[in-house]
Amino acid sequence: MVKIVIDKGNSSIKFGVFDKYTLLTVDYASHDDQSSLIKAIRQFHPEAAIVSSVVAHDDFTEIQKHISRCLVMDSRTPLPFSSLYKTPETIGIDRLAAVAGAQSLYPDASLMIIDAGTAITYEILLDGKTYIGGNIAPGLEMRFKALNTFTSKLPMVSKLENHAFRAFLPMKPLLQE
Ligand SMILES: Nc1ncnc2c1ncn2[C@@H]1O[C@H](COP(=O)(O)OP(=O)(O)O)[C@@H](O)[C@H]1O
Ligand SMILES: CC(C)(COP(=O)(O)O)[C@@H](O)C(=O)NCCC(=O)O
Repeated sequence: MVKIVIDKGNSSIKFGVFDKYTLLTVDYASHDDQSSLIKAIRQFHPEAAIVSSVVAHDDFTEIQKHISRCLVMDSRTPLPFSSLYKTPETIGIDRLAAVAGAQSLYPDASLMIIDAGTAITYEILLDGKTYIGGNIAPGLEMRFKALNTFTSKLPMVSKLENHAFRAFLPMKPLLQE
């Protein structure tokens, strides 16, 4: 079955189309112009979509118009690990999606998952079983702007002409008996 996985972040929309576990295409769209997303849906005809969004009051009707089986992740979506996060209703669902993705790659490992987007988030998963929370830090562009704004001498550096990057890093167990 062909599926599309959509990540609506604060800066942009990223998506991947999968046939089972094979990635057929990956691309991104802006929030104002979602034509590349619609084009991919028309090209690959995914039967189902899963969407993670951190955009407040987001609207999924355009996606749902094309794909009737559309799961929008929220704090009630079942995940294959438990969470010790104290306020599950306020966590950015992209953070849990990143943990789920990393856990499927390294099922029993203790992991730190780093997602460098508008913000840089660090998540800790123990033994593939327990998400204990993480940390939110400013993203690269925010750091550039902050260093320029709050210092006298540092210039505003422009970002490299490249796209967003993501990293899932396996680590040795963080807590030893
Ligand atoms: N080449 C780059 N140089 C510096 N920063 C970058 C670069 N590419 C992406 N970024 C950072 O990534 C952010 C956009 O990544 P993206 O994955 O679209 O974020 P989000 O998931 O929040 O929508 C930018 O705000 C910027 O901080
Ligand atoms: C931390 C985030 C801003 C990251 O968003 P992104 O950089 O991926 O656009 C997002 O996950 C969010 O809005 N979180 C809500 C607060 C929380 O996770 O505790």
